[in-house]
Amino acid sequence: MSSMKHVDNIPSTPGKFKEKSNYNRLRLHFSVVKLTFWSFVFLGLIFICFFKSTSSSSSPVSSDLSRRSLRTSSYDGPAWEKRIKASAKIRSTNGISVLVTGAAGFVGTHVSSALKRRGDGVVGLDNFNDYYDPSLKRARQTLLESAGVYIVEGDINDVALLKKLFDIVQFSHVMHLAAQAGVRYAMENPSSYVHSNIAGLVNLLEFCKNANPQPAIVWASSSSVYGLNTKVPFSESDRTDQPASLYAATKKAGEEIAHTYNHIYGLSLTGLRFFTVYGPWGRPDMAYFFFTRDILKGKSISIFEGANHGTVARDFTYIDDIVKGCLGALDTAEKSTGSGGKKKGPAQLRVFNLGNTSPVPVSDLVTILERLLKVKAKRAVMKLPRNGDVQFTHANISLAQRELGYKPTTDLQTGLKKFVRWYLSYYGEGKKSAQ
Ligand SMILES: O=C(O)[C@H]1O[C@H](OP(=O)(O)OP(=O)(O)OC[C@H]2O[C@@H](n3ccc(=O)[nH]c3=O)[C@H](O)[C@@H]2O)[C@H](O)[C@@H](O)[C@H]1O
Repeated sequence: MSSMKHVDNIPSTPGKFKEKSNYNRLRLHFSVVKLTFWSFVFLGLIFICFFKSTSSSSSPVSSDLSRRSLRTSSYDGPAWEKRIKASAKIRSTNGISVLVTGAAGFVGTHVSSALKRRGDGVVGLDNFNDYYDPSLKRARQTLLESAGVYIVEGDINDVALLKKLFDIVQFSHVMHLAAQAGVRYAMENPSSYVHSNIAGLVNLLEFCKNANPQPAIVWASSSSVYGLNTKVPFSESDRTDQPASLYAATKKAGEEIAHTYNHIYGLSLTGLRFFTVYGPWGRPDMAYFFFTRDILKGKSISIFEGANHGTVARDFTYIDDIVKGCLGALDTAEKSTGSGGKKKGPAQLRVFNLGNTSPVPVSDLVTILERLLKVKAKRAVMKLPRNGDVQFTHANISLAQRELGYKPTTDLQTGLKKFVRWYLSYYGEGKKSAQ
């Protein structure tokens, strides 16, 4: 439009023809300009459309590629493989080669270092999620690294990563401790329990069943599977079909899933029902841990009680005893019987209680902490909330004693003393504060 206006407003020059032919030439000239201009606009539009369509049609590929390259850049390379191989090196006769999932977790760290100490090959796997302060997991990682255990950063749901790890090392055993823990948090974030405790477990077992040779698997179940069971002490043969929390339900589901993979594929599977494990390098989401933090801060703590002032008690089990149980389970695990996804004969399937056999009321736990910390707790007694907690746990460990040589030796007083000593040295004055 503006160019038209410009043409019409050209001042006339002397001589009509001349004027006319000049005018025509000018019109022609400006038509060419106009045509060229619009052609450029048109071509430009075509070019933009073409560019956009090619880039958008290639976007899934390119993003997939970038995702893959991200993955391979962190999972790959000779240096990475070298670290894994060094960590997996067996240094004792009859040593085993173990993939420990959840290695930066509380039990995972202790089990990994115990295995390494006795000369087994150990490779850790952990996704370092932020369910609780990841800096504690990083500190455990540093501890393990100094002991010669390398932790691969990744998720048990990542098949490609599992494949790479098994390509590099022929693991004879998997100690599967990666899980979403915590009874009460299940009401806040239910899907995290499904992701780790169900999907993650199935993914790992799917992978192990196809491995050749198949590893033997020992994994963490929980005392919480006893749920509303009232028969005490809890024995492995007691009913476990009344879970009181989603956490418990996913652990119970894990036990059934283990049965299936043992039955169909010949995987050797041992589930360990841990009873409220505590100790140095523990989990900050557990009561003994945050009670310690809050007592030291002068904050009040909630102590749960049952109906009619009923005692709430736990069969608190010290970490070193649990570690011995885990090693006993690994050492007595028979080989899986299948290979490449096919069962060749019946395989071992076991479940054991790993507890302490002496339940302690939560209020007594607090009294012990007060003595050790030399600080009086601000106690607020309240009714056990309806959030998945059970009132009482008590393990019968005779089966584990017989089959695994499991014999807990640490009472709560002794174990908490060790925990408090660690807590004060880790979080003590001038250092980081527990979150
Ligand atoms: O054996 C297991 O399989 C589980 O053990 C652990 O669960 P729990 O036995 O519930 O431990 P934990 O939370 O430390 O509460 C301890 C006691 O303090 C009471 N409790 C708790 C919180 C509070 O504010 N007040 C209180 O009295 C509470 O009622 C309870 O009586 C693991 O977290 C879990 O992941 C799983 O491994």
